[in-house]
Amino acid sequence: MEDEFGFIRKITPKQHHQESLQEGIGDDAAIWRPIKDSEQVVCLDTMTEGVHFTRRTMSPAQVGHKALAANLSDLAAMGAVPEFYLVSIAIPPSWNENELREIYEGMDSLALQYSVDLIGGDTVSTEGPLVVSVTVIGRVENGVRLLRKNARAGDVVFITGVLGESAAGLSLLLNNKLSDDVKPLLAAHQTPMPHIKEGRLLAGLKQRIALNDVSDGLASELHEIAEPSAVSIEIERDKLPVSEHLEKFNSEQQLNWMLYGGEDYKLAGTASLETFEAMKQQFEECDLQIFQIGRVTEKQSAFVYITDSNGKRALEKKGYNHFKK
Ligand SMILES: Nc1ncnc2c1ncn2[C@@H]1O[C@H](COP(=O)(O)OP(=O)(O)OP(=O)(O)O)[C@@H](O)[C@H]1O
Ligand SMILES: Cc1ncc(C[n+]2csc(CCOP(=O)(O)O)c2C)c(N)n1
Ligand SMILES: [Mg+2]
Ligand SMILES: [Mg+2]
Ligand SMILES: [Mg+2]
Repeated sequence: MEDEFGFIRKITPKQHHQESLQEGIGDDAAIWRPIKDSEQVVCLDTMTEGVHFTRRTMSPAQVGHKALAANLSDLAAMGAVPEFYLVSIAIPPSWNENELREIYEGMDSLALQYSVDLIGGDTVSTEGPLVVSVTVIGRVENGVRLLRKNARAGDVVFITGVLGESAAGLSLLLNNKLSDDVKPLLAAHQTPMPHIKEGRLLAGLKQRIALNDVSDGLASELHEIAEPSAVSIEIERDKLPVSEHLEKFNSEQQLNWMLYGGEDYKLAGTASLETFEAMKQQFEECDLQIFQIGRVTEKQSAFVYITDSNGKRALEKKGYNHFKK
């Protein structure tokens, strides 16, 4: 690595896509003009080598892709249109400049698909593992609030895609079980696609919808809706759609990955039956997936239950937790 200034020059985009951008990379901070009748939405998520990826589980380009995708997924969960991103990178000596460029290429090619512009960041050295933090900024129409606290008794519980593929992919990578037929599972783990289009459809309905993206696992995300909404949620085992790529694994393994695996970056939420019917129709028209998996039950302390042929049991708020392993 020559020096950080040369590196920043190399990763500076040659053009931008957002007309609202006034000043991007190159000064002390970026400037943009918020678009009329919309509100700004912002969030930040970090990926750390050894925790979120290793050199064995992900290539540098995949690390870049996933760091941005995880953030775009949070914007999707707010129904927002992504506009800008900023990247903080702490670089250990073990990573060379080519690999770092590849991380940015991974982000760049995903960003291009959504016309999202890189407008700033920070570059530092570290003696610890590689750490990439991405901040994304987007906008949503005034008043649209797809909040976790929006669930009400009687609502339908839905998800916008199959779950568990990423955790299965990770398990195969860690156990070196790599064959052509598992490629979709590896891709689900290494290059997940954020459900931006799904989030925009949900925002466009202008209805009360509780929404969350699945980063830590379905069980954990449903608790994150049940708690602030002060409701309980009941899902049905048989209604959880099983990915065709998971069919060869046994039912218990599938369920474990679907409920607790995480990093799926699909959306999970609740809405009234009427809103759900409208949703279903629009998703169908756009060739997008949506599945009803349960109901929000009586107002009571925040529990999440699953029912199957053996009856009903409470699901723990288990899933990926950085401080409980
Ligand atoms: N270190 C922190 N300082 C300030 N706010 C934080 C910090 N960590 C998380 N938050 C805030 O807490 C809330 C929940 O964050 P959390 O990271 O659990 O959600 P998430 O990003 O959707 O999940 P995940 O990180 O698993 O993808 C968000 O409002 C987030 O901005
Ligand atoms: C090498 C390796 N080991 C384990 C995992 C699993 N993992 C790490 S973080 C996380 C939750 C999402 O993170 P966050 O909550 O920070 O958004 C999960 C499921 C992985 N991806 N790579
Ligand atoms: Mg987070
Ligand atoms: Mg989230
Ligand atoms: Mg998390």
